[in-house]
This record gives sequence, structure tokens and C-alpha cells, in this order.
Amino acid sequence: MQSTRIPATIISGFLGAGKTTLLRSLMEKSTHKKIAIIVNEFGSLGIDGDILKNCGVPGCTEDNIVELANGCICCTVADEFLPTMEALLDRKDPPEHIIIETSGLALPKPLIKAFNWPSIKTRMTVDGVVTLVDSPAVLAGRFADDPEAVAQQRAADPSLDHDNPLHEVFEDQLCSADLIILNKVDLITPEQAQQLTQDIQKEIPKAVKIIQASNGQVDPEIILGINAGAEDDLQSRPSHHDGEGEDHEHDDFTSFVVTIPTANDPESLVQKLIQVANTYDILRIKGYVNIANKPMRLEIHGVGQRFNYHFDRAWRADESRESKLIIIGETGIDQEAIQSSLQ
Ligand SMILES: Nc1nc2c(ncn2[C@@H]2O[C@H](COP(=O)(O)OP(=O)(O)OP(=O)(O)O)[C@@H](O)[C@H]2O)c(=O)[nH]1
Repeated sequence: MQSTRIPATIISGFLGAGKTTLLRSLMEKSTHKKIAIIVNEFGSLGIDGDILKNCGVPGCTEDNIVELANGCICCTVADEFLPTMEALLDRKDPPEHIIIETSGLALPKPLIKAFNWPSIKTRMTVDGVVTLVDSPAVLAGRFADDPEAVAQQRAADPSLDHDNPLHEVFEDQLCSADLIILNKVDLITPEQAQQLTQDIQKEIPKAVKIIQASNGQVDPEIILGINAGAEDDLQSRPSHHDGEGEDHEHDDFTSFVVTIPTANDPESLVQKLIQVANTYDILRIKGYVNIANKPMRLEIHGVGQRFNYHFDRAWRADESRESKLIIIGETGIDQEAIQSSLQ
């Protein structure tokens, strides 16, 4: 019998891998489907939802985009995720497809498991988990497990916890995938892309298609309609966090918001941000900034030390032109020093 369950696609990938960019491009290209989007972000500013709502694509309306901002989706399943899904399903005119953009730190497996909850199991299915890879960041060794460093730490203090949280999140996201997209291939060579494909194939337990993309430009037909039924296939998706129960914490990572003064120009601000990101090993910076004498607000993205920016829209008369950046890093990052060096 043909399944009448509504398919849901989970978009996973580390901080800044290009999930929102992919989603926007998908929405631009797949006008024929009634798609609802769930956006979950690590941090309290809700920038991804804002970007999508302002992107001008016909399907990206306030109605179709639901933001889940209170913590990582994989930890708030019962309180937030399930009620949101039920509300979508109960709409008079329910969506034909749901796309969930998880936070860059989310582990996909607890979310896939949530689709087995009785309240939605008969009504929805996970069509596919699509994991984006920040190709240049991986090649730069951002997620590498450094066996030498671990051995040295062990020798110095065997009682310490030697996990590499970046590596674990990265591997969990790869191992949950039904499709892997090597994104940002515009920033690497074809040989590097080929090498990366081979390296990733070795890292994952099953054969998964790995494709390449720049700026999330992928045909929606490849991403939507995978028909994986991932919630019935959990055993093939091993996780570093198997056996921890539903309630693991993201205490390896932290986020905070910094309000900075109006900047004179984008270039000098970005130079300063690069320097701060470098000094304090910041994983992700994003936000909106007021530039002196400009009617438009500046949207800024930093992933590691790579920054992009553009003026996204005019400041509205009813909003204060505050410059706010969300900063995400590993726990222990020096918040005070970052705050003061950005003033
Ligand atoms: N050069 C290049 N930049 C890209 C590509 N895809 C995304 N970016 C840029 O990378 C930055 C992060 O992209 P996002 O789409 O916001 O990434 P994300 O995964 O949604 O980020 P988080 O939600 O913070 O985890 C932005 O400045 C994008 O313009 C790509 O293929 N090539």
C-alpha cells in the first residue's frame, strides 16, 4: 500500500556548513511543492529564520517557517519539536513536505528517533537525512581527531576526558546521513574534493551517495524524495552518543550575544572580527550590524576565519539599529575577552 505519511527531510551539517544557503536554494527551485520549514538554531538570535523570511522566495513566508530557538532540537524533542509537528499536521491545509534545518551542533539521531513517537509515527516519515560538509574546513583539519595530541594528553593525565567534541558531532552527522553533500567546493580543488570523498567514505558505516555543491546549488529532486524511512533504520546509523538516553547536553559548546558599536565600514569590522576569531578560536559568528551613514543593515557570517557579508535590507523605522553578533565556540572560550575586544 502506498504510504500517505508526510515526508520530512532533515538537513544536518556543522556550524556554517551552508544549511540555510541550501534551504534557500531548494525553496527557490521547488515551487511546485507545499513545503513547511522548521529552523532550529544554537543561540538566541534566530538569524537563520530571519534570513529565510527575508529572502524573497515565494515559499518562504512567515506561515511556512517555524523557528525552534530554545536549545538544540535533539534535546527539546518532547517539549517543542513534537507539538510543532502535530500543529503542522493538524493544519487545515497541511504541508506536502517538511524540511527541518537542525542547528549545526545537533545530533541527527535523537531527532530521527522522535519520528517513532506514537503521536506522529503514523502520519510522518523521515524521507532522508542530508548532511552538508564544509569541505574547506574539513580539509583544514577542523574536525580531525589528532591521535598524537590525545596520546600526549593521556600520558599527562589519564583521568581527563579526551573526547574531541567537534570530531564527534561531525562523525555523528555523517553516520546519520542518507545523502552527503560536499559543499563549498568552489573553495577547494577537484583533487581535494575527490580525496575528501574517499576519506568520508572510509568514515561512514554504509554506502551513502556523496555529491558536490557550491552554495547549496543542488537539484531538489536529488534531495527531496529519497524515501529512506530513516526512523525504521536506526541501527545502521551509529552515534558516539548511543546509550546516553534522550537527554544528552551540549555542554561542549557555548553561545552568547555581543552588542558592538556602530562600525565605520564593513572591511575594517571584518578585519577585526577575523583577528578576534583567530585569537579565541571562535567557531561561528553571525549577526546584523549597523554601519555609519548607511540605511541598510549589514548581514555578517564568519565560519572559523572565513567571513562573508552583504547589506540585506533597509533598517525599518520601528527597529533600533543595534549591532548584535552571536558567537559560538567550545565551552571555556573567553567570553569577557571577546566582549571587550569587540568594543
Ligand atoms: N564560498 C562559499 N561560501 C558558502 C557556500 N555555502 C555557504 N557559504 C557561506 O557560508 C556562510 C554560512 O552559510 P550558512 O548557509 O549560513 O550556513 P549554516 O550551515 O546555515 O550555518 P549555521 O546555521 O550557523 O550552522 C555564509 O556566509 C554563506 O554565504 C559555498 O558553497 N561556497
